[in-house]
Amino acid sequence: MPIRLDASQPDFEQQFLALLGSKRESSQEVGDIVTTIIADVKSHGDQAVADLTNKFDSAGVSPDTLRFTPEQIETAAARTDPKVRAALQFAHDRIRAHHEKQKPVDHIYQDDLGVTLGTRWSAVEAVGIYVPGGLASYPSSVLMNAIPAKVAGVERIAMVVPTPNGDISPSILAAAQIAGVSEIYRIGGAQAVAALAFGTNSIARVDKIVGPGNAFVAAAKRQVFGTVGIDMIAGPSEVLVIADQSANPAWVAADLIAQAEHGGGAQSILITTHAPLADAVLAEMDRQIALLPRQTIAREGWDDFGAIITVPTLAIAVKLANRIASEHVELAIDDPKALMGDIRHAGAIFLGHHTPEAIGDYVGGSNHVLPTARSARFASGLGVLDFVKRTSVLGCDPGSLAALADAAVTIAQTEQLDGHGRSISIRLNR
Ligand SMILES: NC(=O)c1ccc[n+]([C@@H]2O[C@H](COP(=O)([O-])OP(=O)(O)OC[C@H]3O[C@@H](n4cnc5c(N)ncnc54)[C@H](O)[C@@H]3O)[C@@H](O)[C@H]2O)c1
Ligand SMILES: N[C@H](CO)Cc1c[nH]c[nH+]1
Ligand SMILES: [Zn+2]
Repeated sequence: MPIRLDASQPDFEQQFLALLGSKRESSQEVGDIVTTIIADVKSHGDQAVADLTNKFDSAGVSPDTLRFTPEQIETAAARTDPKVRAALQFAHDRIRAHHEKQKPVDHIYQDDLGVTLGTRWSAVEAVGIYVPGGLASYPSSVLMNAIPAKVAGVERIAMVVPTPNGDISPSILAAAQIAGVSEIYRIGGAQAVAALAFGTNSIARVDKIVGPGNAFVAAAKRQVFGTVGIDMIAGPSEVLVIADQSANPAWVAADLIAQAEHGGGAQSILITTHAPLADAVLAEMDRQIALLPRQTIAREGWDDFGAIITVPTLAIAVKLANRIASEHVELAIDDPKALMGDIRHAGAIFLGHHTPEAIGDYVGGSNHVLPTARSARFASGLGVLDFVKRTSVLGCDPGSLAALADAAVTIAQTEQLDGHGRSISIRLNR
């Protein structure tokens, strides 16, 4: 059973803090395992990657079969059901159109002293995209990772995806083809992150690693940060539904189950101002989980990390939501636009009864790689800006240099860096 909390009870704050502190993503144990894996890959390269891949995924790989050949990609992708391919193409086109609008533009101008100032954007050269594949297969995550990189102009995209028991869904390779990704490795987990970060004989290192994954992937990304860039921590998925009396309990239950279905530490929380809805949603959860063909994943996710919180007002619901800073916040209320501005900390917001989170997972157009584990308080979802860097541009002529020189030389003297000061004054014959 999920935990039930009532914000009007005296022990609520303590219980709420326990919910916030629940260890869903990174534990010391996971961190230690990942440290060992990374060290192994750094020392033994492809052989370690192959051994670890066989240990965790039973993938049957060897150091020289880590990469899919063009023929393997072509053959597998060709087996994709045409209906699936068309749906992926539809999703691709919508995601691409939305991300095209995120492209930053260079800005160069001259200020009132005649100084040229500007910001120039350039793409990261080589990125690794992590496509999760342990418990489920995510062709949608191929698109969500690759499209913003393509729009940004990234030259090299290396994709990693685990292949449990040596199997890969053809739709993963079809999605890669649609997105224009051809460098694909059948590896996952911390060993894949380490191979991308440090490079091996067969996998050239990248500059940045992006993409979602389980606790091992999230911990590995944390540990290689600095050697390479990372996008954010996009770990086990989360949904927070804020619902009032206008919500449909069957729809809310379905949305909570959808996220719990990700398993492995996924979190589904309902906050409602309407106590009868809480009971109705619980009953619906039981009914709907029993109908699922793969009910165990959703049930475990729900039992371990589900919570229903009743609150007296929507204002309190918003306060709690901002403290939880969930990956996804659904506003299943009468007037979602009125509340939207108050939700400051969320990876993505879904407006109203007819916007299930799953539509954003696939075809809405926005990105589904989003910050989890409260990192939405400081991080954003994946987008074009994750694949570009800003370089500032500065230019003076004799007149504008003269206008800036006195203040600059004064600050140089204060810092006792005479060489700095001289490099300015020498140009002005001072
Ligand atoms: N936040 C997002 O944007 C987003 C999007 C999609 C999926 N997700 C999340 O991604 C996750 C996918 O997880 P997954 O497990 O299905 O696939 P995954 O690819 O993330 O993890 C599988 C890998 O984990 C490693 N692993 C498993 N058990 C291990 C162990 N005991 N020791 C060391 N390594 C081990 C293996 O190397 C395996 O290849 C889910 O938690 C899901 O919620 C998040
Ligand atoms: N809800 C996940 C995290 O945003 C993404 C996903 C992919 N496929 C299904 N769901
Ligand atoms: Zn999902």
